Amino acid sequence: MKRNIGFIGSGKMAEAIIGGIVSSDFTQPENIFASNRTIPKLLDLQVTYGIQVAESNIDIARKCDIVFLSVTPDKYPAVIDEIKDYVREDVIVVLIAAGQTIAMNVERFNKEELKMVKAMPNTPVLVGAGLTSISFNQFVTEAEQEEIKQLFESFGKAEIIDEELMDTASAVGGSSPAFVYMFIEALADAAVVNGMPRQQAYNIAAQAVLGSAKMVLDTAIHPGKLKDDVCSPGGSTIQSIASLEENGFRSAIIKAVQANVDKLTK
Ligand SMILES: NC(=O)C1=CN([C@@H]2O[C@H](COP(=O)(O)OP(=O)(O)OC[C@H]3O[C@@H](n4cnc5c(N)ncnc54)[C@H](O)[C@@H]3O)[C@@H](O)[C@H]2O)C=CC1
Ligand SMILES: O=C(O)[C@@H]1CCC=N1
Repeated sequence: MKRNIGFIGSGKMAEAIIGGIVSSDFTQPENIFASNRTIPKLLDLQVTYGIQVAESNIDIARKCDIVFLSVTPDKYPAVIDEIKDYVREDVIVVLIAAGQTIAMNVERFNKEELKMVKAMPNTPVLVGAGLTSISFNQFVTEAEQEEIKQLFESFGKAEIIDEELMDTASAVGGSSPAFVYMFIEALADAAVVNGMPRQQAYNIAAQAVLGSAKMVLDTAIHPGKLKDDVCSPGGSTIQSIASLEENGFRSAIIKAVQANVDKLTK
């Protein structure tokens, strides 16, 4: 894989993707270029992952075949305005910003046949356990779609979805790691209340979450049935379940996802 991959905006999510690609055999670090508003962050990335520091956003546009726009959504108009006259004719632009659509950004580039991908990754891509939801416009060829899918699959799973569902995927796949970390933290806090050392509490809570997710994915058994299997009759788990229901656990999660989707769509 000799194509150059560029990142405009090298913050948390770009670093997770760069780390994921470098740990895979998808491409070599010398084929990855990054730009950022501030230089120290880029030098850190260069030292940690061996990638190339670009001179500017325009330098990325000139050199790269696949360009990730990994700045926050509010920066998209200015960044696109800056690079639009310099992108390669055959470039594939990858949007990862929440709430940004292919249609609105093709228009910003003012290039009707621009190849564009909307992707919604999550930070676990850094450890090869990511999930990326992906949509393409009609100008991305089948071979290119396969290449982009392989890129994201090099550090996790990829789901091709209808772009209409992208804001939902953003909440349930992109943001949800934050909710899960809160859950792990809360489990561990409760363990510490009961005298468990902090690090041991994180190890136990995190492995329980990892194993539960693996059960859902590997067995395809309904999550409700898997929950029932943990609840011994008259046992302790069902007491926790009753307490969670009383405190609106499911409803809190559903409302949290809805607040997220509403922020992206309104
Ligand atoms: N953090 C996450 O878990 C996820 C984030 N995303 C998306 O990724 C994008 C970036 O998010 P984060 O990495 O969390 O934010 P961040 O704030 O960590 O990174 C943004 C980076 O862009 C740089 N930047 C700002 N203006 C710039 C410009 N004009 N030119 C070049 N670089 C510039 C900033 O210095 C910063 O390093 C957002 O659009 C977000 O919606 C998508 C999925 C998950
Ligand atoms: O908080 C955000 O806006 C981004 C979108 C998905 C995860 N982080």
